[in-house]
Amino acid sequence: MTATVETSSPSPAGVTTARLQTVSLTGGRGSTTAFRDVDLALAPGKVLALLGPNGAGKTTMLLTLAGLLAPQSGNILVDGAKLRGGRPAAANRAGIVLVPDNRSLFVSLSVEENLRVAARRGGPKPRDMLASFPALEKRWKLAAGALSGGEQQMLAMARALIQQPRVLLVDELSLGLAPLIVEGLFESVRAIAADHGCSVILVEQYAKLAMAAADEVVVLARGRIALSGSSSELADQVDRLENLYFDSADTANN
Ligand SMILES: Nc1ncnc2c1ncn2[C@@H]1O[C@H](COP(=O)(O)OP(=O)(O)OP(=O)(O)O)[C@@H](O)[C@H]1O
Repeated sequence: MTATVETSSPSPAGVTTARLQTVSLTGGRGSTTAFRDVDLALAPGKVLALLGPNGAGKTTMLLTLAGLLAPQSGNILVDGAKLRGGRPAAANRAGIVLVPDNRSLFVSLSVEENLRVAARRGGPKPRDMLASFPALEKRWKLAAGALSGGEQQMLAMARALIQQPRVLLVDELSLGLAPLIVEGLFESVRAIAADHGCSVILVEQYAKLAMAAADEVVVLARGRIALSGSSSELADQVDRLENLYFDSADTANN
């Protein structure tokens, strides 16, 4: 089944332009397909939770959007412009920034240095990131490797934000963190989306937490969109969502 999340709003000219759009996007590794025929349209400032069980294809989809894997077919568009798939530098120039699940920080560099490395000429300065992540100020000169898990995730998010993303892709923000810390980070994500007009895709295992932070929800199961809609619509369907998780696990175990 292919479903489309239509969250883009009409421009003044009446033409709908999504910040991020995928058209029949299919991808995987080598000749193995991990997700297929995914159609998404996400408006500026909106947060999409991409949910699903282990192995559903979520991470593979983020890597494809970020240009780290070439699509097997279909298209990716940012503000209506088609991307050449499989080109991470081109995806980054188009405004796509990925926060991977391992956070990929330079652990021996300080907080400030991690931000300075990512800063763009003429763009925001490292200290400007403190408006979104004030807790980093007292850690400013510490090595990233000495930070707590939650602080490292803040730094990873700040390092993405300093690149002025149009599309922010966040893989498993909650990994290894306490729920209270995760809630705070999700609040930061919502503020970033609203203040900077960037569209965000949150890949998460923890459906309820992510749904609370998101405007839209897509559930991938076995590589296909199994359920999609606004988070308020799907909040009533958590049971159905959990069944999708169990159905996939049954299939994987058979
Ligand atoms: N490095 C890899 N090499 C080959 N196959 C992989 C690799 N990583 C994942 N896969 C396979 O690709 C498919 C999709 O995995 P993917 O990691 O995208 O799923 P996911 O929904 O992100 O799940 P998880 O939360 O477990 O990461 C799975 O069948 C998985 O076994």
